[in-house]
Amino acid sequence: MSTIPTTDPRRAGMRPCQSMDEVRAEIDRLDALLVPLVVERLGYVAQAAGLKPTRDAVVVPWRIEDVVAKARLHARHAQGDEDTIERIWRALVDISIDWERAHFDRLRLRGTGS
Ligand SMILES: C=C(O[C@@H]1C=C(C(=O)O)C=C[C@H]1O)C(=O)O
Repeated sequence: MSTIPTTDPRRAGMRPCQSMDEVRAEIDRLDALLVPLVVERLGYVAQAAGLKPTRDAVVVPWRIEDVVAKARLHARHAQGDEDTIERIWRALVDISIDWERAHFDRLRLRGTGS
């Protein structure tokens, strides 16, 4: 079996590290880039809550599969592990659905939704 793709330090853009301090500095650097993107994604999910007609409409199974399939494709292009990316994205979508439901309920309680 060849090297697991996402741990291969020869992969383009990845720095081979000699210490845990270096590894953690790289992880911190990436988290600083990732968190604002996740915050932005959650902002669009919150907008979805205002556009859906019913609470049942928050969960859209075909769209979940579409999002996961696209995440797998991005992982393939980045030479990453598709199964691991799928697990992360399913967790992200699950949490996003909870977030959207909370926004849906808040909007309707305030009486500003439809
Ligand atoms: C944002 C949506 O609402 C939900 C959240 C999704 C997501 O986080 O990508 C996908 C499907 C929906 O169940 C949507 O319907 O597109």
